[in-house]
Amino acid sequence: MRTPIIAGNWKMNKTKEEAVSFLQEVKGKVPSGEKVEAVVCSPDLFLDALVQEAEGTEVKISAQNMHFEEKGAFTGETSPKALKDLGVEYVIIGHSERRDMFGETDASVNQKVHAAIDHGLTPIVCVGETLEERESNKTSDVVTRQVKEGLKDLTKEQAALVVVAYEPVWAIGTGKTPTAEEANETCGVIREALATAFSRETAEAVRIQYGGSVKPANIKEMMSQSDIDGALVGGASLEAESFLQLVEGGNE
Ligand SMILES: O=C[C@H](O)COP(=O)(O)O
Repeated sequence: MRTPIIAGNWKMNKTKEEAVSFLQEVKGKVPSGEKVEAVVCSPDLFLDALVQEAEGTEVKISAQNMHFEEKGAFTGETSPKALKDLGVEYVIIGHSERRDMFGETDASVNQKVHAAIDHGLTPIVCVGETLEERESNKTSDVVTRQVKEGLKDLTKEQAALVVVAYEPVWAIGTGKTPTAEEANETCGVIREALATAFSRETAEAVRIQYGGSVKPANIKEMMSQSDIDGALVGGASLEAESFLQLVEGGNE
């Protein structure tokens, strides 16, 4: 049984005051128990305040990126050790915006995934095809390669801890989505890639999220699919009310 995971990725939005007041608004309203995990992925600047605000509640806090080294001369970067020390539990790795604009590759994703696991952080590893790749029928090849390379050299037990987010690049922030069946089919391809690279047992343990224009209006349909275990949500996670509706949708 995989616990659904709804994660709101704020990207480069909000001030500290807005971030804290969001958490104050949602924290008492997120359902307790094991039915769904609710995660807020914040800019680094607010992580400390959010971890403190979330203490003792059902809300978990995630970073949006990190460096793979524990420390050193990497100006402007954040280390996995510092994230763990703050009480952060999750970290997004290899979001398509980072692959596209900040030069992330499958190799750097792999280094970061190892570093996250080694420091006790749960990586949310993003994969997904561009429109061009989709139109030339390369979706399965692309996500299979990204999973295989991104999770390379993990043990089966380590791989089982990873969350994979399938985000078709063309669906991010565009209002366009694949049908729930199409999204599920690609999540199934990702699960097969995990089974081939690790084991069937590992593949069945890994939670796979769908991301890309998820909203309260389409979350339930996505969540009803057999291989979709949650959502990574950008725009629709910015307002507390909408985030709560998404969590509720993941809880049914
Ligand atoms: O990380 C989240 C995704 O990039 C999806 O963003 P979106 O929900 O605004 O399309």
